[in-house]
Amino acid sequence: MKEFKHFINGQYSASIDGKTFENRCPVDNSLIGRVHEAGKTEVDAAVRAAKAALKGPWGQLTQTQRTELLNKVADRINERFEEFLQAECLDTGKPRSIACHIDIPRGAANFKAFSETLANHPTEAFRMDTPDGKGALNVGHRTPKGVIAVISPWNLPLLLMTFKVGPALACGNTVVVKPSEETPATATLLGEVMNECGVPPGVFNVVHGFGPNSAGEFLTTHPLVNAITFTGETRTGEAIMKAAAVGLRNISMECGGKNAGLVFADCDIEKAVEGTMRSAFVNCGQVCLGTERVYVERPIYDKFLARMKAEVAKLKLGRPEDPTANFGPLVSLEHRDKVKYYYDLAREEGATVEIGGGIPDMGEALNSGAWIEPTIWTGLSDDARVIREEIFGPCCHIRPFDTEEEAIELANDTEYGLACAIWTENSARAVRVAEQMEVGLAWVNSWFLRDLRTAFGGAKQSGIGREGGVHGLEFYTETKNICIKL
Ligand SMILES: NC(=O)c1ccc[n+]([C@@H]2O[C@H](COP(=O)([O-])OP(=O)(O)OC[C@H]3O[C@@H](n4cnc5c(N)ncnc54)[C@H](O)[C@@H]3O)[C@@H](O)[C@H]2O)c1
Ligand SMILES: O=C/C=C/C=C(\O)C(=O)O
Repeated sequence: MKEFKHFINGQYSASIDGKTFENRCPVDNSLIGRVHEAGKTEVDAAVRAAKAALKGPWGQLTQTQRTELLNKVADRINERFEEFLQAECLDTGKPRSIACHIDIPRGAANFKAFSETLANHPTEAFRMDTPDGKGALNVGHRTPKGVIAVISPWNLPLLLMTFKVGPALACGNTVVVKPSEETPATATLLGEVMNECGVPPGVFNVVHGFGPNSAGEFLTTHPLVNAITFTGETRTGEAIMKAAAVGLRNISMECGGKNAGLVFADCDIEKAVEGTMRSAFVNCGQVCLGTERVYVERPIYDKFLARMKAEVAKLKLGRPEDPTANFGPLVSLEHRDKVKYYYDLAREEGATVEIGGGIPDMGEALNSGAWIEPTIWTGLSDDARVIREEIFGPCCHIRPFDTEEEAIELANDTEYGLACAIWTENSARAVRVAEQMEVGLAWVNSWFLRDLRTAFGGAKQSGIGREGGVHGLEFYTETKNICIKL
């Protein structure tokens, strides 16, 4: 049985009180291993190691040397691709075919992209006049922020964690990562890679545990943490913001969504069906950017719904290693309870269940796993809880609309504002609609198409701040203005 330890100051260590919790595979609920739960002592040791490392060899590296090290980390992830892939699939149950295209390659790429951005992005310089006529020169100078706490979720564990660790380290910070309690494996494995590549001890640390009264809370309330970057539920984000208020620490938050798809009658319907299928069902619907509300212009509504149902019927549920499977279980039985609650609620709220709506019979070997059917509803009212609350499962509601204005109003009628997908062949309409969407990310005729140089984040209750490209630099560095009198 595996044992997942903390990674502190370049070494794997157990919790001193011996406290552990179970890690189970959602495919069949089998026990993968035991995870050490960090108390205040372990979290304190990790944060102090990170603090000390800022002043050690890491702090002396030039930006070019840091970039070389991080490139090595990316290469080493790719060399150990199969191990990362297996670890991710065991923890999450997701199909290998998905993890090997999305999770692991992006886990590696996140260590390359941001060093390049940093190297190529200028800081500002302003020449100013002074009364003596000689002037002064103002030069922006970036320094690392210090110790960054990284709190990450379970849906794309390596991808989302490294999307923060990559830029944080590129900017010269040190990190303490608290991965989700559901998915400890790839963060733990990354410690080995850091050591193999010669990243100095204390630069990358991992502590395991839960949120409240556990590693997450101990880390975010630790006074030596200089900034906190978080991806997860909006309500958790609120708790972390309160923790960050003490000592006025900076935060970056990527939170929940209730994203809309807008399908116009002038779209390429096959593209729209393919994209909406992916956006609602890939990763068993556990993608923050995923579409849970689909609005379709009335002339193509019946056809679109029929095509979606036909495609859902073709989804193949199966084990991660089954090459024909494109649909895995949810991450845990606990999360399945939550999604199933919404499936039942949808019926109570008057939905027509077009397809799915229950727990599939997967056979004796898999029935104890966290399986759920991909589901499409119609007929819910706009104020139904199923329409307003984030479910984070493989489901969507499809509703007709008549005018562009109505579609925009319906799509924006939510407290969230992460992403949307607009399907139309009319580029003027695409831009017009995208500009009116209250979101951080608007895709046109695509979904989850990512250029790491671009801003990533949410509007409204979907987040605070932007990461990605130069936007990450704002969060991960302090810009000092050096004013030189000439
Ligand atoms: N906007 C984005 O980029 C994005 C990306 C992926 C997931 N998400 C969101 O994440 C959610 C699913 O992930 P989840 O269930 O792991 O989220 P979650 O908020 O339950 O947990 C996220 C992390 O926060 C930790 N945590 C929980 N309570 C804490 C506390 N009080 N203090 C410190 N840490 C705490 C957890 O242990 C975990 O590591 C969904 O809402 C989804 O939309 C958002
Ligand atoms: O589940 C959410 C997916 C987020 C994706 C990213 O953060 C990314 O692509 O950088």
